[in-house]
Amino acid sequence: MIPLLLGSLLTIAIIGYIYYAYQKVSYWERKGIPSLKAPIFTGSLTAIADPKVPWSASLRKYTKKFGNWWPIRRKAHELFVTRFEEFQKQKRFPLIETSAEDPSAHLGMTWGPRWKRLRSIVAPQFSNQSLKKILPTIRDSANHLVDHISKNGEGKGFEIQRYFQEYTMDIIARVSMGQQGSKQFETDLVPIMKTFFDRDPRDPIFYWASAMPVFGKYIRMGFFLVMSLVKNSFMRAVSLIENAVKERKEQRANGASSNDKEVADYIDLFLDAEEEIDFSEEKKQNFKNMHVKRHLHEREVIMQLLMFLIVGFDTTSNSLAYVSWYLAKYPKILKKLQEEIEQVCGDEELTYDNLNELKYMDCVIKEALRLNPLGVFVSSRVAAHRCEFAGVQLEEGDSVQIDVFSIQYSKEIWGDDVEEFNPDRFLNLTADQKEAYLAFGAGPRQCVGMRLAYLEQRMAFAALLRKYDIVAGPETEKELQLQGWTTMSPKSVTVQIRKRGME
Ligand code: HEM
Repeated sequence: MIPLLLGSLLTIAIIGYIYYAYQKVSYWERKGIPSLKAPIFTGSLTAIADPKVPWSASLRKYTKKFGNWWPIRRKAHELFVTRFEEFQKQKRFPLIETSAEDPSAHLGMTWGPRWKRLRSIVAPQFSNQSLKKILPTIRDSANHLVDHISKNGEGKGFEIQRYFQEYTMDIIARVSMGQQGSKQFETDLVPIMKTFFDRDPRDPIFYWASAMPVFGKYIRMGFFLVMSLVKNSFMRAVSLIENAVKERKEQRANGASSNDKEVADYIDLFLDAEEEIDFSEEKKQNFKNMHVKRHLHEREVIMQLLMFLIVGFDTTSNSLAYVSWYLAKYPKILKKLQEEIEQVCGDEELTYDNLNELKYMDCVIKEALRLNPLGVFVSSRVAAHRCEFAGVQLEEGDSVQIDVFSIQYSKEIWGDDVEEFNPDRFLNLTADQKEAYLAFGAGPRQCVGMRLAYLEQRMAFAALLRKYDIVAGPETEKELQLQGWTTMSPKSVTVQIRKRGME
């Protein structure tokens, strides 16, 4: 009897799951949207989860195959800006999905009143005033970067991306973790944090959590339990930050204050806001008219710092690497940039104000990011309720992914020279082009660290190009090979340096 009962239950469960999986893979087709004929249990993940092909490149391929509906192309502005309240949340994979009350969520993982509170605390850390305070630290790290690069010697090809990773990590560790002085190539923070971006999307745990979102929560719980037992690099990063916060709390309890330091880092700024929070009460608040309290739970302090370490180094170092490759490839653009640096900064110290005047530098950075939008993965939004969007009926929880790559390569928007590296196009953008430039996202959720990312890049190139030319050698890649499933990065960028005036 019992085996028969168990057998029947198992059969019902299997049939139920097959029905659920079928409904899931045929969901968009049933709504009349052309989509992949995906395998029943793993869905379109099988087609997109290729560790060798960045997510953004896969999206572009399917836009070409299925037309503008894979995904919605020209509706980014509506999604990110005008209908932000209906589409606040970014899509997350089940393994890293959190609830609105989970204290271990960082800004990028939240939505609703909680996102509004966290954003109101994090955003001021990137205002002009705050960035001016950390400028001396950035300048010092840039000087160390130039020293390290110059040790390579001239006339020899070297992989420059690794230097930029150390530079951007150095800055973020100094301003957010209380690291004292520059420690480029002295810590193992870069290899630890790289594991977040080098994740293989076909890793079985990640894969099955995504293929079976109904069990995602339990797979996630098991995953974090195992990680805390084996102390993998994610847990090492968390404990690094926990220790830094604990140490700082002890110092503060013994009378130390943020005013004792030349630069108040983010640990102090976040601890100043520390307070117990009732998340379930906060969830009930009205998003539009809520009174935003600038308070953080202790776990939130740790998670915001972790977020800075994760998102603050890889993105900007990739951008620096892309720009270096273009500068090596296009000596005329390099020369024009060096002339601007000379004209604006002369031999003076690099300051917030003179770096801000480097308009052509911004065009060069923007054009490199137009051709290589590295953060497409997060350019998505989830419908908060049933609504119509771009002529399609969406249900609560449906997500819309914007194919930034295709938009930034659209001939219709950018002209026939869309494939060319032409920074001058950013001197005079049309309104349509402004809307179509989505390297940092758009609207209230636009990248909160964008100004820091620009500042770090202006500083690095101003410091380096005053002394050196970046030049192509025989080893320099003819075309960049792109990799990385989440952020899109060049596999390698091999260049040479040459003292200025030696050509
Ligand atoms: C070149 C460098 C960078 C690029 C291309 C980039 C790109 C992006 C993109 C596309 C988004 C999603 C925006 C949206 O959904 O509309 C984002 C969000 C975010 N970025 Fe960046 N980012 C960069 C550097 C940084 C840095 C240096 C930091 C901080 C240290 C940072 C912190 C964040 C945070 C916290 C979010 C989430 C904001 C929110 O959800 O409210 N980013 N970034």
